[in-house]
Amino acid sequence: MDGSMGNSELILNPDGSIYHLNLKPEDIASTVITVGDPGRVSQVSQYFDSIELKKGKREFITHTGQYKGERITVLSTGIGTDNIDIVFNELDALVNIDFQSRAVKKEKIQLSIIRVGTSGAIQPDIPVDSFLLSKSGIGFDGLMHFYDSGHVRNAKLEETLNDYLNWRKYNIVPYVVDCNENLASIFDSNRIRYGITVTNSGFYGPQGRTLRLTPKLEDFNAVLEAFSHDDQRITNHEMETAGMYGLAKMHGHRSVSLNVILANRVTGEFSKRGYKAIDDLIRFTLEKLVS
Ligand SMILES: O=P(O)(O)O[C@H]1O[C@H](CO)[C@@H](O)[C@H]1O
Ligand SMILES: O=c1cc[nH]c(=O)[nH]1
Repeated sequence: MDGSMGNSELILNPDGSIYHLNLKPEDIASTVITVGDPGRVSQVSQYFDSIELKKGKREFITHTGQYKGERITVLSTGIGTDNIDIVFNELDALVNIDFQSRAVKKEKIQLSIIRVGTSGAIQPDIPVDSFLLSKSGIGFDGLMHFYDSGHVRNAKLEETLNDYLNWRKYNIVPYVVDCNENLASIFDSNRIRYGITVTNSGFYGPQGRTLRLTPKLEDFNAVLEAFSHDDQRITNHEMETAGMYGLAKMHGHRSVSLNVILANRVTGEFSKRGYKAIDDLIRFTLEKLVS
């Protein structure tokens, strides 16, 4: 065995780019901002001083450029940890697999990956339009169970939470992964709130929303709201963070998730100035990356 990966394992397009992201190794910076919404990519890159690359395929739109002397890539992931699995594996392949020999490189490159996303709060005192940094991500989605991931997970918080929820009987076994503290420290500011974020496998039932279907788990948000561990509480719902933290840590990359709170699920409020609030978080993030 020479360690080279087969054509159905490491899938390259005819032009040599990676399968879903449609990118070549030289196309990405070591600082990557991820956003869920493909439309948010140009909302970020409009602030770049110059843009060297615009590429895309499906929901994965990428712009790379310069912001105040720093080369930055902004990339849309679409919604959900199924997409995060694709994006993080392919980003890592772009820097740590040699596409010619199809073997893992000896010298590894570490990426810094920052999510700029939107989210719903489950604590009444977290107002809409505020910024929240996820100290930990709780995955209700199952992605980490497909990887040998025990070494990157927060076993204590995971065990306390699973005992508290007692949802194993529904085959829901949440996993927990923490952010990269070094990367998180860049964003220290009195504008930032901190919390534990739940990453869900859907927007409606899996976040306790009822339109026409009745959720199976009673008092879903109230149960999560009441949980605490080491003076930390569960603060918000979204759909990517826990998967990002797990895949980043397993690959040796740094990752942190920043979110604007658009909904408050306790007060029933939804932001009336969502675009502006996201824009504020984008500008805050870019400034912190260069300061
Ligand atoms: O605004 P983005 O970054 O997509 O994030 C949130 O919005 C989507 C749901 O509306 C999910 O992806 C959730 O995580
Ligand atoms: O409530 C919300 C708001 C944004 N994104 C989510 O996943 N949930």
